[in-house]
Amino acid sequence: MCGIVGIVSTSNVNQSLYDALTVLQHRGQDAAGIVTFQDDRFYLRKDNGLVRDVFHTRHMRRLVGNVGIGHVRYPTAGSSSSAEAQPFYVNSPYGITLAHNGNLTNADDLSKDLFRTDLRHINTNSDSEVLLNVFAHELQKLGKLDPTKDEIFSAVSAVHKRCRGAYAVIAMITGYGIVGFRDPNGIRPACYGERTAEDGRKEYMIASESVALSAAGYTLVRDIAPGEAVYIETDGTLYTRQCAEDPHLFPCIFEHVYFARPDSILDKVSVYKARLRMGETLAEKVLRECPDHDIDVVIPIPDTSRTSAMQMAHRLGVKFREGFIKNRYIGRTFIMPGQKMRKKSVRQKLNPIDLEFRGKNVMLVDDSIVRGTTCKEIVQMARDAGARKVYFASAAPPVRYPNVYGIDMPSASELIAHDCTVEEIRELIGADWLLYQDLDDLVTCVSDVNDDIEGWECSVFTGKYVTGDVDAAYLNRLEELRNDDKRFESTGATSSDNGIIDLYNDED
Ligand SMILES: O=P(O)(O)OC[C@H]1O[C@H](OP(=O)(O)OP(=O)(O)O)[C@H](O)[C@@H]1O
Ligand SMILES: NC(=O)CC[C@H](N)C(=O)O
Ligand SMILES: [Mg+2]
Repeated sequence: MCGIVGIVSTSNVNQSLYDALTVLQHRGQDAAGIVTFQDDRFYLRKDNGLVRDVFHTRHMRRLVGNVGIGHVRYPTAGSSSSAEAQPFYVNSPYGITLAHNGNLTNADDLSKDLFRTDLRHINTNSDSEVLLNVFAHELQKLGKLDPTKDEIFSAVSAVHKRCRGAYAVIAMITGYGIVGFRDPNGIRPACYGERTAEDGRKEYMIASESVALSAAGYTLVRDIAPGEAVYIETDGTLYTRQCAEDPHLFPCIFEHVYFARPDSILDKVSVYKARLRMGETLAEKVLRECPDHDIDVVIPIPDTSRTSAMQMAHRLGVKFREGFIKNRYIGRTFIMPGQKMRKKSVRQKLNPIDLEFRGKNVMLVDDSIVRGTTCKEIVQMARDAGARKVYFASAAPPVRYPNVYGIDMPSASELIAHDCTVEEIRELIGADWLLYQDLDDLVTCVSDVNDDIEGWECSVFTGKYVTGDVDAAYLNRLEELRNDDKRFESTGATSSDNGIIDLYNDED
């Protein structure tokens, strides 16, 4: 998952973009970038690392201008090379930069077409560079010196016709403004907000999650609809238009399970409330399956499961205790590249408080079990800390299928639940009891708020992909290209550089 942000303001946007990216850091820890423009020149800084490591004072000083976009990256295509950090840039037409959250499922075909038919060279394996070039080509075809809003919207319509998969995008057209759009299924989130400057003029922000808006003092106006585009000119004039022929809203349910911050509201659904409900339905399942349970204490596996675990304990009427303390300086382990790093980080990140475990039957709660890295380590830690029985509950159903829409789960064989029954998984993780949320319950937890949501993108649980273009051949190719071993073969153990020379990076 990546985080995207774009601002059109009446004063310099560098600090607000930086702040918004730190608020969206949970969506991508691999790389960060900001591009701004002033007087028809753009200023770009991007590199691998966390926001605080990529931008130093000297970079911030150079990022001048009242319009800009930013990105935090968690790679799902190409490599972790800094050359694939975003925003991407293409010089023609107008000088366009682009930040993308999601993953294109037809990037290979598009890349070939771009070269053979559109005579455009793609220099990386990033699907986002492909997306940028499709948008640029469609704008260029219109051949205008000054693009109008109609031309920009028609280029977005053409992107919808050519691109498949998931994309929430913010592009900046140097000298003109920023345009944000969402794929016709609205798989990845994007919303926009406004605030009034001291001189009374309107300022706008587009972002992946509403929390980025509220943290920067913007008021949420609304979510961008699936297929819709929002174009904000440099003077603050805002236009919106539906650019897809047949849009449907199928947001990714995993945003509510894990990715998004609890204080965000996505497509009108509060992530916090959804997670509370997940705890509630989990507790009801415990009571259904084992009314005479002997759970002494419910313990969350920080961070994401906290909200659900708290509510589960409340509904069960048992104690809720912080049995694991999280090292605040270690980031999210699931979105780290490479299994070795993830495994090591679980131990560095979480440490038990023995007295909460000693002699007790503990119910450990996590939001999800994906590769099983966290739960295997945690169950053992609970036993080492003296627990009598270790039960484990996941607020999401078993994750059995790869994700192709912006979550880095490319390989079914790396998923602990793939081809395994719940009983087999229980044995693998060494728990005394393993309980998963039912999919129907999970869907109920996020539904009933927004009638525009026609359904949820639940492919990691069901193997059904809403874009309808994902077949076994595609999944096999993805598995071959992106399984952990393969990625490290091609990118090196540090995964910091795969030899692609980056054309656009600012000097350090
Ligand atoms: O089964 P796994 O492959 O281990 O993946 C699932 C775990 O990874 C995530 O935690 P993460 O540390 O990324 O983030 P968090 O601190 O937000 O919970 C998620 O919350 C689970 O704990
Ligand atoms: N997680 C994402 O949204 C990734 C965006 C893009 N596919 C990349 O790999 O950079
Ligand atoms: Mg976690």
